[in-house]
Amino acid sequence: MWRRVASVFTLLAPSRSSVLNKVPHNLKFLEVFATEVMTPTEDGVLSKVKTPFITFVLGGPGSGKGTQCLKIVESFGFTHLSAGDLLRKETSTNAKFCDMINDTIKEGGIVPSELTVKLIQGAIDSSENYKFLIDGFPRSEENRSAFEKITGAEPNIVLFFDCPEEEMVRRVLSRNEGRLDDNIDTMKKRLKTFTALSLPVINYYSEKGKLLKINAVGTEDEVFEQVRPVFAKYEKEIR
Ligand SMILES: Nc1ncnc2c1ncn2[C@@H]1O[C@H](COP(=O)(O)OP(=O)(O)OP(=O)(O)O)[C@@H](O)[C@H]1O
Ligand SMILES: Nc1ccn([C@H]2C[C@H](O)[C@@H](COP(=O)(O)O)O2)c(=O)n1
Ligand SMILES: [Mg+2]
Repeated sequence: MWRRVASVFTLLAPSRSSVLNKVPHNLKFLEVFATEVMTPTEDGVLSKVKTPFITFVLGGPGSGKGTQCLKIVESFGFTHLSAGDLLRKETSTNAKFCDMINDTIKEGGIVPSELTVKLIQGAIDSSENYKFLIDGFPRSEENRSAFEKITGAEPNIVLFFDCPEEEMVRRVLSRNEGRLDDNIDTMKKRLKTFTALSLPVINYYSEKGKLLKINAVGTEDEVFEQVRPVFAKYEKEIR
């Protein structure tokens, strides 16, 4: 019997009552790519629970992360969680943080990690899916460590869309979606933030052997032809 994935965080946080506690050998789910685990239901019957498969999707502003995520969703059935979209949505539902989020976005900065992780955590917990694309996160070492600390989880894989600055600027300035940050002044600041704060995270995952670098130059379909085999390789874990 299949059950929806339990909260990724109740699965992973060892301090709470969690399925993790019932897995032998102290293996971390996300490191062993297990996709199911036997866990007792309230009536004591063992049932299979799908375990989460997390992909972080990184790249500079306008490198095409969101565009490629939509294609991955179509082909591989992931749930797409864009950290930027979650923050923008929060500005219309949470008056307390509205100005802070908008100001940070306009200034090309990074919103305090605790809030962003909370939004991602909430979105994962309320999803019926077990495979997630977390787009535009982590954007700093602080983001990364907050996610690990709060959730106890790590990504299975990390995609990095590598794009020259001139191309990112061209794409952002012709995006035309009415975003607060699609202007040259904010874009210059975002590129500085990317170099100073996001590249170290990309290097971190590269050193851990989790980074898959994609050349983001080319048509959307050409770029996706590099992305497709990445997920095809993990077919067993994500089907
Ligand atoms: N391969 C491509 N070639 C040309 N234009 C592209 C390509 N991929 C995406 N675009 C366009 O570039 C713009 C930026 O793409 P997208 O929104 O996917 O980038 P992003 O990495 O999510 O950016 P951000 O970090 O600002 O959210 C969009 O208008 C999109 O249609
Ligand atoms: N981890 C994140 C992700 C996004 N933001 C803020 C700052 C970004 O410039 C903006 C837009 O994000 P995008 O849609 O381009 O992914 O949202 C952040 O503070 N922290
Ligand atoms: Mg985007």
